[in-house]
Amino acid sequence: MTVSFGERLERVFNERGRLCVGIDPHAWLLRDWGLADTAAGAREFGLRVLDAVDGNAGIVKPQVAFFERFGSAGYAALEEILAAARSRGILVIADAKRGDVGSSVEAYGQAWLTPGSPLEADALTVSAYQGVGSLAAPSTLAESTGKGLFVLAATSNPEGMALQQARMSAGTTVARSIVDEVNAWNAEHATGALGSIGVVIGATLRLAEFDLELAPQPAPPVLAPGFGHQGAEAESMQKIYGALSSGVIVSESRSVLGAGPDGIRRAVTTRAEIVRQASA
Ligand SMILES: O=C(O)c1cc(=O)[nH]c(=O)n1[C@@H]1O[C@H](COP(=O)(O)O)[C@@H](O)[C@H]1O
Repeated sequence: MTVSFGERLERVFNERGRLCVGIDPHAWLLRDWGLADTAAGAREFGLRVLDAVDGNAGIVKPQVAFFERFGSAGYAALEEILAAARSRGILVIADAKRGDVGSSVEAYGQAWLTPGSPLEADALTVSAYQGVGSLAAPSTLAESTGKGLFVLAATSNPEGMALQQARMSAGTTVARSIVDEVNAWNAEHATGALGSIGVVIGATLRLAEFDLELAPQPAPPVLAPGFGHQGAEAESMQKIYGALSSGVIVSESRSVLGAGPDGIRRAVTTRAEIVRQASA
């Protein structure tokens, strides 16, 4: 029987903690690391980040755009990094933020969530701007292959607030209605305490402003960017997320990657320990 993404994530939380290290090869980071701003540089960067994460944390999140910059060569580099991470037992969230009408988003799901696909990851970030219902095909695929999705609900950037806090005709915020639909899906499909369809809720936000003070069962995995460089402190994780904390993945990119090639392993160890204490 397929082990669900929610169950796999719970195992990672217990064995390796909740820190997720972003693999975001910004041009300036490549320069600081002494690497070329090319696909080969991005590949080397990603593989070195994996060396630093191995045995130290359990989850990585490559941001696809930083590889897409280099076209097909960038995608080849990304494929190698995805495969290397998965072969080391590191859970991979592909941060591609895909979304479209159902018949097209189905193909995105096939690209990122099909076992054996060149771009196979463990989970994919997706956008619900075309309605949570448009994500039915990748959600069904994820359930059948033990993969996950993270649906953008309340994002860490200030520009998203007006749209995501807006009230729908039923009176709920847009963000809340997305989370409610994800919770309804998980209630129907989840086999453990965590569902396989997650949400993205930024750590820089006040959840009450989005009507997101919730305690759903099963809990959704919550991809939580905004810690570190964007200002939120991992020490405050439980305070920020309240009853949603049980599913939170603490995601940090620049605050860890900025330590450079010589300091990154130590930076991952330190951040992972802080996150472990914050989630206890
Ligand atoms: O889905 C994401 O990961 C994401 C959602 C969001 O609301 N805000 C956000 O910053 N992100 C991503 O999380 C990472 C944050 O990077 P740092 O600010 O360097 O930690 C980037 O890869 C963003 O694309």
